[in-house]
Amino acid sequence: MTFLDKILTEKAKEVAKLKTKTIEQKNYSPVSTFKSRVKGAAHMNIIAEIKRSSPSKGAIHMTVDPVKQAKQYEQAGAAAISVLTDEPFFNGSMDDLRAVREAVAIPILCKDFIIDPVQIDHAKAAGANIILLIVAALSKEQFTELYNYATNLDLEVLCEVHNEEELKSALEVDPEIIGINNRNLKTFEVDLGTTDKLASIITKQDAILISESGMKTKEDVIRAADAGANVILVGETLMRSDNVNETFKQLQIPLPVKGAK
Ligand SMILES: O=P(O)(O)OC[C@@H](O)[C@@H](O)c1c[nH]c2ccccc12
Repeated sequence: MTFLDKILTEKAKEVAKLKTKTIEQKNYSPVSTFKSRVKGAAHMNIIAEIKRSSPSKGAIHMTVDPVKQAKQYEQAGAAAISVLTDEPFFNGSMDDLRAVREAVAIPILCKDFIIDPVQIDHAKAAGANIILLIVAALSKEQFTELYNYATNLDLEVLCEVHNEEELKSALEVDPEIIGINNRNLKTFEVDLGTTDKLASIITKQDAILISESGMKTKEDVIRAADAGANVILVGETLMRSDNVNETFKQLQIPLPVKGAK
């Protein structure tokens, strides 16, 4: 059984519980879309993540105040904030997301293992603007159903892939936002070459291409940009940084002008 299987077994239990809960829908002030924030940006866009711990790294920053952290990310120029809401494996929560929603005016990505529409309802009610769909965690039918469900609710969808087969499945819905995860969720191995390899297959000109996981240095970001990524998703490096502004400055490299290559 891979770790991903373990997580998905837990998620199925969580979904059963969520279905018994009533959803409190609050009205939040509208925020600009993630797409509009990153299109045409001259510098690498950053989705900055709130991540206390992970199954592969253990504790990263257990005592973090998500609101303070999110405000720092916003001030430093984040394109969006990713909030891990999974509790059993990442020590996050939907309460974290709600708290961050009250504190910032930029898009929020609900980072979880979504397998059922009810999770999308809860994410939306908590104030999320973007949801994650992990292609490796879903059948084709599930993926398509959840993708349509979320877009009908005016949520943006980050379609996450790790290999060519997953990428091909994802491309079938003609997604606007594609995330290439450099970390294999089954083995936790990180290989920045994953972005190089998969980005070269994507021909869609206006897709938003995100390189996810393992970004530590300016050189890592230059490599992702060279591959064609216009967004990076960064968790650990920002969570461990004692100067978020400085770390942002290092990672926000100028983007190559489109068509120059
Ligand atoms: O902490 P890192 O290596 O910067 O990674 C961030 C993010 O990409 C990672 O948390 C992530 C990417 N896809 C996921 C799916 C589920 C949970 C976590 C993730």
